[in-house]
Amino acid sequence: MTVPVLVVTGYLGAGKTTLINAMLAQAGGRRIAAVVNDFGAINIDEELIRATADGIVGRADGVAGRADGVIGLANGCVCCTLQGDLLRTLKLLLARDPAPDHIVIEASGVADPAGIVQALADPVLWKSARLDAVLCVVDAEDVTGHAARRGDDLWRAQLAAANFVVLSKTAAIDDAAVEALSGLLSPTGKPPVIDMAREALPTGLFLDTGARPTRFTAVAAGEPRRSDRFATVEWQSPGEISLTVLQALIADYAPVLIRAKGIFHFCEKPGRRYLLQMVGQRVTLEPLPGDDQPGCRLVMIAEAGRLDRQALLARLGAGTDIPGTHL
Ligand SMILES: Nc1nc2c(ncn2[C@@H]2O[C@H](COP(=O)(O)OP(=O)(O)OP(=O)(O)O)[C@@H](O)[C@H]2O)c(=O)[nH]1
Repeated sequence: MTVPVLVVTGYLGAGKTTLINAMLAQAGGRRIAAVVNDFGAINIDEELIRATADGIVGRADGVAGRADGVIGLANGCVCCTLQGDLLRTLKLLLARDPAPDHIVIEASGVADPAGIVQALADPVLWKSARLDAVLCVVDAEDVTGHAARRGDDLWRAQLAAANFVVLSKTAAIDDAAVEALSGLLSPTGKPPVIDMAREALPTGLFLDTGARPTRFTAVAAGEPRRSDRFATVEWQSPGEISLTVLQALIADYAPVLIRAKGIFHFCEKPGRRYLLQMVGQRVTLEPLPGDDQPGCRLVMIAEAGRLDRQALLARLGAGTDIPGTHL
């Protein structure tokens, strides 16, 4: 049996995890395994997807062997440094009994999917797990608000690899602007552009798209662009952090942060954990249901050289009841 593989790509914070969670919620009896690659050592996306996937989880580091579900690949990018890990992870998944019906790979927001497509073109793997399609999530707010994004090499590489484009964050954008954006992203209508806010999510379609790239096309995907353009600061603590300290820190660093996400317990709000999401200037902080592991984890991403790492870590440390660690 050959298991179809869907690769979900898209820029930092575009909505990849949100889309995969929506797909898992509509799985309708299909066994979907998700492989989640986060740029940093702390894999927040893995945890967010795991919360939807009925708590089934395995890890890429060999702790697997539990039920298939979500496998996190942290601290690197499956398009380049973690290619070997990706292949090992897929083999682990395929060895499970029963094997998954579908595999979805979430690329990190800094990944050029060409590297993943190339890794999947491995001749042995291709017989048991075949690339079915690359889906690119495009943040409509980001692209309409920042014309420069369209000239961004990484963004263009992600779009160029796509068999499907899914627009996220279109609810606040009028129909004419969405139509114009669709024309811009796909002037010929191929790949099709799907507006997540206005159209029902065609989970079935994404999972067996019929796009069927051949192994030859996959090999021809070319070398991925390697980028040292982004810098990440990651921090975690077993304790709680002051909400006031975190809010002030996020406000101060907002002009340079491209993406931040974290899971927190606050001194001011005991007994609940919260999810921080920041994409560009949009920040949300919401209670996060599910497993209540103690502690805090935060990942911040900016253009290289724009984060004062030591100052950031010192401020985070000063705001916690138990000293944190950074990675
Ligand atoms: N309003 C709105 N918010 C969205 C939509 N899709 C995603 N978001 C929000 O955008 C933020 C980032 O979404 P994620 O799904 O984590 O994005 P991602 O592409 O997985 O992010 P990275 O893996 O960090 O690159 C979260 O706060 C989401 O709730 C959408 O269609 N509409």
